[in-house]
Amino acid sequence: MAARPQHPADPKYYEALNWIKERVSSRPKIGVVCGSGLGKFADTLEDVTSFDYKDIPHFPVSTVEGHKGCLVFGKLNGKELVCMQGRFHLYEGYEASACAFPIRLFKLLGVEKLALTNAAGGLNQNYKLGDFMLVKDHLNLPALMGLSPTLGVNDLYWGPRFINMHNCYDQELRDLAKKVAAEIGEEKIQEGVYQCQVGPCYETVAEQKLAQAAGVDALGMSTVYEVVAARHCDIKCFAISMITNICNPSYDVVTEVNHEEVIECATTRGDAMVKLISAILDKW
Ligand SMILES: O=P(O)(O)O[C@@H]1C[C@H](O)[C@@H](CO)O1
Ligand SMILES: Nc1nc2[nH]cnc2c(=O)[nH]1
Repeated sequence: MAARPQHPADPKYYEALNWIKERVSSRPKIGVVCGSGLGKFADTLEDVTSFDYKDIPHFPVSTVEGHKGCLVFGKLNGKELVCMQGRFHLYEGYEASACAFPIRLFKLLGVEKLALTNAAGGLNQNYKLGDFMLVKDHLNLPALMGLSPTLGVNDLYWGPRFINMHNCYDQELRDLAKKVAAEIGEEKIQEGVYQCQVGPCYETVAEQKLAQAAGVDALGMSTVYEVVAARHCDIKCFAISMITNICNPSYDVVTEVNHEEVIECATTRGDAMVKLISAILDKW
């Protein structure tokens, strides 16, 4: 196999990296991505340096409500973190590689472990509104349709051409999260399979039935392309979905899902999410 290059081939990455390095000395080993309405975690950090995405060279900008659009460097009980207060989605018109741009930047900054959160619809009919689902695996519909951050010429700087996705949501980190949830008395913990579709349509009944047949527990529009990019460059991943609406895979009752409801649930359970993720990251 060819030797690993010393730098990424695309200069965009070090232009963004150098811009950040000139402004902050922190080199965190932990990265966090906050999902829809779940950015409050970043507000609880100490010794904060925050950048608007629009000011960082080549960084995409957030266009969705509930995604503030700030890259926050800070400390959690003295531990350095870098946190995305808002992420990017394919339905915003971004390519998968743009959605994953910050993850590769995290790698260059020295991030070794990544915690991701998202808002998702509970397809598993045992799930309740406000539950937390530890993601144990995913069904990456965009990738099955040919949308992935790893398409095109492979840059060996990041990783190999073909990517192993077994245990992509790290078992040890999941086991630790279960232990921590029990310790802090958080009982609304599930563990399941997350499916990403491009969006922005929520799923039809037929699409929900297809996902159920495939063993999917929660439906969303993000996270998987970040995880693919992270695994490509050997960052360990851990993800929690907040169940912000309950899916209805039936024609008998007409249900309304909307982003306001998603944000409302994420906001209502925001403090519980902050408590859980803080307790988990404290142990990393
Ligand atoms: O960024 P996440 O995955 O948390 O956002 C979810 C998926 C869509 O962007 C939006 C739908 O309400 O919430
Ligand atoms: N695809 C999808 N994404 C979501 N994000 C929050 N709720 C949902 C949902 O029901 N479906």
